[in-house]
Parts: sequence; C-alpha cells; structure tokens
Amino acid sequence: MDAMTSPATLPAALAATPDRRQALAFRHVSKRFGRADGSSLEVLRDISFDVPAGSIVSILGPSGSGKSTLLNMAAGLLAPDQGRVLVLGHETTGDAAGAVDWSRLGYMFQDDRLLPWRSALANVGLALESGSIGKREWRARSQAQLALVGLGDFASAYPHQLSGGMRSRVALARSLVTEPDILLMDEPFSRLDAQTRTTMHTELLRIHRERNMSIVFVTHDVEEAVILADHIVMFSPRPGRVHTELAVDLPHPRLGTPEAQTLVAELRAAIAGMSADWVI
Ligand SMILES: Nc1ncnc2c1ncn2[C@@H]1O[C@H](COP(=O)(O)OP(=O)(O)OP(=O)(O)O)[C@@H](O)[C@H]1O
Repeated sequence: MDAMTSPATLPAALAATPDRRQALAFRHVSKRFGRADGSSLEVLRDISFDVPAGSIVSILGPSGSGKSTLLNMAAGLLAPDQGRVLVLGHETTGDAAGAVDWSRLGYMFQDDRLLPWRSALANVGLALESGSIGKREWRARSQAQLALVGLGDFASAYPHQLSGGMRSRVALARSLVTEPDILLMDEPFSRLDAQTRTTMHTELLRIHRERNMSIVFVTHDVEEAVILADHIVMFSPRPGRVHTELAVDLPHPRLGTPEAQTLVAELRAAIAGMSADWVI
C-alpha cells in the first residue's frame, strides 16, 4: 500500500466509513434489568458476535438467557448497559445513533400480532403506512408480499378466517413489505405444529435466497437452528454469554439428513454438558 492510501493518511470521514459487510455487530454487550426490590437481574454478559451481510444467524439459547433482549437491542428498542451494537456499521447509541436507518430492519415476533379487524392485505400494508406512498403503490406492494408468501388469493381474508400457518405467512409478509436488509425473527414459528413449521422453514429459506437479506433467528429449538442457520451462536443459561459459535456448512434441505442429525446430537450433548438448567 502506498503512502497516499495508508489508513494513517485517509481523511477522517473515509476512515470512519461503516463496515457494511456486517449487517449487525455486537461488541461486549451487557445488560441488567432493575427489579422491584431494588436489586438487578443480570441478563446478558459480554456478548460479542457478528451477523455477516446476507447470512442467517441463529441465536440458540434456553429460556431467560436474554435472546429477545439482544434482538430488542438490535432493533433499537433497548440500549446496552455496556458495549456497542452496530446496525450496518452504525452504532445504535451515542452521538452516531442518528445515522442508523431503522427502516432497513424488519421484526417478526413469536405471536403474529395481526389486527383482527384488518384484512390480510391491510395487515401486511400496515408497515408502509408511516411512509408517504400513495394508495396504488401501497396496494401493489402489499399484494406482492402476500404473493411472495403464497397467499396472493387471500388478500381480503380476515385473520380469524386463516389457519395458524397462513397467519404466520401474513406476519412474515408484513415484516418483509418494507424490503428490509435485516430481518429479526424472535421464535416466529414456535406456536405452529411441526408440519407447518417445516413448511415455513422451506418458505423462509426460499425467500432468503430471493431477497438475500440478513436474518437473525432466535430459537431454543436445536433442530430449527441447524435446519436454517449459516452460523449458530449458542448462549449459556442466564446471564446469557456466548457459549459456542459455529458455522453450519451443510447444503439445503437439511431436515432428516445424517449430517444435520449428527450436528443436532452434538449440540444437544453440548447443552447437556453445559447445564441441567436448559429450560425450553
Ligand atoms: N423490560 C424488562 N424488565 C425486567 N426484566 C426483563 C425485561 N425484559 C426481560 N426481562 C427479563 O430478562 C430475562 C431475559 O428475558 P428474554 O426475554 O430476553 O429471554 P429469552 O432468552 O428471550 O427467553 P425466552 O426464550 O423465554 O423468550 C428474563 O428473566 C426476563 O424476565
């Protein structure tokens, strides 16, 4: 590298260019919650890992290990007590927080949170209503998302007219309608029956291939993490710490393949060795 381009001589603005190869980065993140009796509950301790752009990262951990808390930090709903959270290279707290473009994140929750008085189309379009798009574009984009999740013919159906799997698809379409670069998913399929969940896994992987967004998928289900993820970050019981981080370099589909079953068994053995307190 010649002297003109060495990092020491780069203009400050260039040197500070955010690292967009990382959709998300967690750096030494810790979090406590205050309790009514004045004490505090340590939920996360010194969490560091990256979510590379375009990857599916699964956070796997027992109940109470702070998985949702970490996701809420990535969404800007909570601030860390210590450490830093970066979204597309921008810190979510401090002076630089204004640079984060929150519209580039989507969030899918454990419960579908559909509004019962709105049709499937109107539920999907909800996320677009804070913007300034016209009615025609609103309808076209919402309809396109419903078609993407296989519900193009159910635009006028109301939530009570849909099965659990269909409701889950509507919720997925709603979280995708803003075309986010990063999709945060908090145990989104945990309430579905096994067969429907398998279908949703296939759909999610297809959409991920088409959209190439980054996904953070929180689960306490080892098999679900293995089926979906490129990387698994396994948390210890509370306070959540990164116990194991591994790459899952297996072709899709993985369900029922010997390689996936071996990895599931290895992770279950690691969990058994970690603690008897892994509660799901
Ligand atoms: N706002 C809050 N105030 C106080 N305590 C909280 C708050 N949010 C979460 N907690 C507590 O922090 C701990 C971690 O919660 P969190 O929901 O992040 O865990 P989790 O790993 O996602 O669990 P689960 O798999 O059961 O959803 C829990 O004991 C929870 O009760």
